[in-house]
Amino acid sequence: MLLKIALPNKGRLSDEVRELFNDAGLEVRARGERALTASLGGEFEAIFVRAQDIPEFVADGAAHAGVTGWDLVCEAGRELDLLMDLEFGRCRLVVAAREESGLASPAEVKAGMRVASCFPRLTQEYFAKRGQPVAVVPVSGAAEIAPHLGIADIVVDLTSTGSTLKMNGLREVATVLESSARLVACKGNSADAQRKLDELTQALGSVLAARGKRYLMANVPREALIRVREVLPGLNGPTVVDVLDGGDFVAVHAVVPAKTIYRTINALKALGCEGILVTRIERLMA
Ligand SMILES: Nc1ncnc2c1ncn2[C@@H]1O[C@H](COP(=O)(O)OP(=O)(O)OP(=O)(O)O)[C@@H](O)[C@H]1O
Ligand SMILES: O=P(O)(O)OC[C@H]1O[C@H](OP(=O)(O)OP(=O)(O)O)[C@H](O)[C@@H]1O
Ligand SMILES: [Mg+2]
Repeated sequence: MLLKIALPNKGRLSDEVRELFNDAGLEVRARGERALTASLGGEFEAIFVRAQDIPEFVADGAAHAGVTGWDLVCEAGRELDLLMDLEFGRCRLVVAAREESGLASPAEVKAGMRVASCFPRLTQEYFAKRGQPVAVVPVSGAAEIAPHLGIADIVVDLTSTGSTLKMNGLREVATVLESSARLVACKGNSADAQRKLDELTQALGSVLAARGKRYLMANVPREALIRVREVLPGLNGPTVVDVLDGGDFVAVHAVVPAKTIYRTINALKALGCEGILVTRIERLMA
């Protein structure tokens, strides 16, 4: 039996989800742009639904697992197994007020204030926990406009770059929740389904781990090896390989952080290394 994985059909997360599954060797083979299901190869089948619906579908067992925003999982309030953080779709759910309102902290929110949000449950819960009962105005999008229309005093909405809040003359005053895309699973999955989902988690994890790393090769003067070791710790220390007719040079291979590759290359050059080559890694399993 194929395991059903619910994926966002459009919106902020859909392209990156597809890219991640493709990179893990689970190519999304849709029959057409508007297809609602697609083979993922292997033991999985994708079903394409709205990101908001995914927590419910997975909790109800209509899909064995799904990828959606953590904000939507929390808003749904359903019991789900969190399998992994996929590290994209990073955003925050924040409380924001009009610049001119002078409101600078959530403590200044008065009882009974109207709060527009696409996240009524999380909004209610946040203010209730703080002992500030508010009137939530549920909206299904573009919450940022609500204070200007006079239908709310403040908003609770998602932000990443902050440009939408700024463009709408709003100031962030508190963070309700930090979010990113997550792989979640149904609590009632069989042992066999769980085993397959473990393999899926490992495959996706190996792609994410590889994204932050590069494979570096360099010809290193033998006498510089000790110092090169400090520059290139690799996973378990660098691999050192003899070079045919290499004279005083040996080849060194290592997995290095992508972020510091510029500095690493300069450090190797300073140690007399030659023939430096850096490549991307597709999968990395520790
Ligand atoms: N600005 C953002 N930056 C990063 N991630 C975001 C941002 N906005 C939303 N997300 C993430 O993407 C998820 C889905 O948002 P998206 O905008 O695709 O759906 P929607 O607009 O709420 O729904 P729909 O387009 O189906 O009406 C959000 O729940 C959140 O996890
Ligand atoms: O901080 P920023 O980078 O400006 O991002 C914030 C905006 O992104 C999301 O909307 P989206 O663009 O997904 O449009 P939507 O309202 O159609 O969901 C969110 O609802 C904010 O409006
Ligand atoms: Mg959106």
